Amino acid sequence: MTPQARVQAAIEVLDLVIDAARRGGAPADRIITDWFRTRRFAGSGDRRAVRDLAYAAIRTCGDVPESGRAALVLLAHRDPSLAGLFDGSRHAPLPIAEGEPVAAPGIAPRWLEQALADSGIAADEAARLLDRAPLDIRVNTLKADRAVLDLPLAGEALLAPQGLRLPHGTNVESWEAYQAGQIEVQDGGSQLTCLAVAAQSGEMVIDLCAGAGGKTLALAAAMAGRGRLIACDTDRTRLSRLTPRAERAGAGLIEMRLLNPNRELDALADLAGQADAVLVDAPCSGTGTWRRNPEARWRLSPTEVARYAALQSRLLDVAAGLVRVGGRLVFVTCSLLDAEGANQVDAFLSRNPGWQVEAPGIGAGVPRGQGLRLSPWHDGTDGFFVARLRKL
Ligand SMILES: C[S@@+](CC[C@H](N)C(=O)[O-])C[C@H]1O[C@@H](n2cnc3c(N)ncnc32)[C@H](O)[C@@H]1O
Repeated sequence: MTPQARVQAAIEVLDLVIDAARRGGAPADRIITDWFRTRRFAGSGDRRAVRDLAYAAIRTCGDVPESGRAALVLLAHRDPSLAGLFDGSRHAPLPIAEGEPVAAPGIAPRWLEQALADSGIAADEAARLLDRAPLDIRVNTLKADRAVLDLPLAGEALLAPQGLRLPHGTNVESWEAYQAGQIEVQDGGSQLTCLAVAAQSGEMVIDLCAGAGGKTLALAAAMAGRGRLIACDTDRTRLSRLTPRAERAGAGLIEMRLLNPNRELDALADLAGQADAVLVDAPCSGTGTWRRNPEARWRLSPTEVARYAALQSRLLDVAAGLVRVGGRLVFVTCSLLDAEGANQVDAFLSRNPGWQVEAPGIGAGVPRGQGLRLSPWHDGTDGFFVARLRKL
């Protein structure tokens, strides 16, 4: 493809992404992959260039732009070499006309920028939520140790004790160490939040919202593979992805339980009041993960945030019933909004007086309410809120 054709392709891809964001359709990543599936003439350099252009436009437009072209014209206004490619040649976009629509730049839709500001995230810090995400891995101490593991690339040691940061695009899945279960891909911040659980060998730990088990696997390693680790989720497909991952990681202690939404305790009744620790890595708006999924901010609404907040508060109460006296409840969200962080802890404590907040003890982050917040700006990680509570 010519450089001009790549720009035109990015415009077409963005039109599909915009339409999907408005209708609640497929995520950008899937749309881009599908678009190239039917365009076999595009080589890997073309794919990378079109993807990079589309994502640059998504990151630059705070709210859903009127069209893919308006978004690319915004980029062209900032980059004369890109503007020069709008030349009307074969497969190229038409020249930019005087006064034609240009998308508005921004960090997020106005209401969301305000919600972040109200949650103590200033504009500079919010802008860093749109950086390109790094590639972090965790060395699995069930099989290896960061201090001695020999990898094809050394990587930069992260604050998380077994974390390493690798150059973008490193194909870790082809590495022997990955296939042998010695390493897992996991954001450094996600690794740090797992430390707040302080999971010990021999304990009973419940991961209430385990998904595909990113944090479950880190907990299994912290427990040195001994004890009971129960991974739960309401999503069968996500949870099923944990089986091969646990096998590869040598995490044989993991048990899985599929939960029914609104009736989570039905499948957990035998564990009531017994867990040493319960992790609630709750479903949330994901404002802390825009580095990976920047178009998610085009899809959020205040109603959606309120819906997540209500679910989080209910899941905290479910989890509270599972913890033994003296045990820990760790609340994590990948959001920087107080409604999904500090306010949840305050509300939980006013509903449940027999609990006490503790410092999460993760050696990172900035205090927010009665918990801690990690952010790309402060910690170089995805954004997270984490709090640890103890049952008296
Ligand atoms: C933030 S994600 C979990 C990510 C996962 N812990 C990890 O580290 O990869 C939240 C998960 O909560 C699950 N979930 C949604 N509603 C739930 C419920 N009522 N009970 C338990 N899990 C729920 C979702 O399916 C999703 O997998």
